[in-house]
Amino acid sequence: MSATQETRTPTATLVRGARLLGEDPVDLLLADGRVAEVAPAGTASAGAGARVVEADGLVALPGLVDLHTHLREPGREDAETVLTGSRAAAVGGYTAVLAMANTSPVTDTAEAAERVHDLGRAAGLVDVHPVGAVTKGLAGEELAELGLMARSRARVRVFSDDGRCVSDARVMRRALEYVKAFGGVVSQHSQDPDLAGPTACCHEGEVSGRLGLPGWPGVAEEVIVARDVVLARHTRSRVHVAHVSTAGSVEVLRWAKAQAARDGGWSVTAEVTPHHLLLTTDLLATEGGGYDPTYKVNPPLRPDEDVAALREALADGTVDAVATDHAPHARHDKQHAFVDAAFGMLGLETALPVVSTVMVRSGAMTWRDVARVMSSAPARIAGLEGQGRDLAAGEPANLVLVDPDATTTVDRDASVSLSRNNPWHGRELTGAVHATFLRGVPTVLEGELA
Ligand SMILES: NC(=O)N[C@@H](CC(=O)O)C(=O)O
Ligand SMILES: [Zn+2]
Ligand SMILES: [Zn+2]
Repeated sequence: MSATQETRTPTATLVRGARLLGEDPVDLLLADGRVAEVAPAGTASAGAGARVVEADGLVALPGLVDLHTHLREPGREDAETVLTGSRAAAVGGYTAVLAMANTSPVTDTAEAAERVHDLGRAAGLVDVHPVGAVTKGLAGEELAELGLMARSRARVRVFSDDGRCVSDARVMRRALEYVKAFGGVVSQHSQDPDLAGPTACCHEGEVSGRLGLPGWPGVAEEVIVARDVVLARHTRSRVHVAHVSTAGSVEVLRWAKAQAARDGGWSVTAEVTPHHLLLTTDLLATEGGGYDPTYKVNPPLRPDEDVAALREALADGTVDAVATDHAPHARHDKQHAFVDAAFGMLGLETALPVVSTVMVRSGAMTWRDVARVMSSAPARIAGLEGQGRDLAAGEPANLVLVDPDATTTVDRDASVSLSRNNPWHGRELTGAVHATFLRGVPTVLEGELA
């Protein structure tokens, strides 16, 4: 082989012996951005110049898709940028993320959406799809340029005022009507502002009472979920419930999904975050170390009963997807008294290990189920082509290789995110991302950015 050939990036990769969806081991040949061949383990040949990745014992899944990421650019590049957030996504096994609109300025025009889209392209590590705001400036009053964003180069399909609830039912109804024209979906941050109140900062219950913190009651979420599913049925449109956090919301979703399945023509989907699947409100009241703003998040961490209901709902399909709600914040926005600190926690790099630990190791879900909730369902909800596809010949080579048995202790300082508000710091999680490929190009190898 000549020197120039040796240094040239291989165009083909042979992934040898990976367990496809955690099942039978296969060889996957990736070439020209696609899966060229799927063959029984030990039977495919690499061809000259191909990269070989030994994947014995690793699980191959389609690249993960995050319906809910905050990338902070433009406006808060001190907390995260499209580039640093893309790195965190790749390290977490993602090949596509939906970037929330609550930036500064807000993503409420076609130009703003195209800018985020172009920054994602320039970073080149994951597909970055901007979410468009539902209302101008997230003010909840006038609809943003939904149609122009949809028709723009950014092809926006998911609209959300996330961080704020579209609380005016008339505005929500109009948004649901409007997005039907281009197969869009409204992703709602379900929080009735009157019921939750302006200072609500943790789950309303025994712990908030003991700590004297203003509570955010589960019912403030549930009334909006209930209202929105009825509006979706009425408009025959699509609503998506962001970061569902209570057992009561799950009950409403079960009812709504049964109605939608019977009727056809409208739908409700929902996502749960990794933190709502594992962390509980009593983390705020630990002996000697309570009131830690790292655990301040919106919606708040809930009690055990809610966590149990969310796990069950994810396993049985009532909740369609896991979404991170990756919400980086600069140190000076988090290091405050609990009531004054910013809401939000990091999630991209730890989502797969959390889901693996909570859902797979417990036996509640298989790796095939993980592929559904972290890749194919979110891709379908967001209308992404070329993501969340089966790893079959001819499909785009977006995939992640997971070491299902690797146990790691999370170290917030090892993160590639710009921020450090990591609620998993010091926790042991089992299941680690080994490699990520975006259209056949490795973005992560041996757990590190390639
Ligand atoms: N989840 C959070 O606690 N914060 C999010 C907003 C949001 O998702 O509602 C943020 O933008 O920081
Ligand atoms: Zn939100
Ligand atoms: Zn969010």
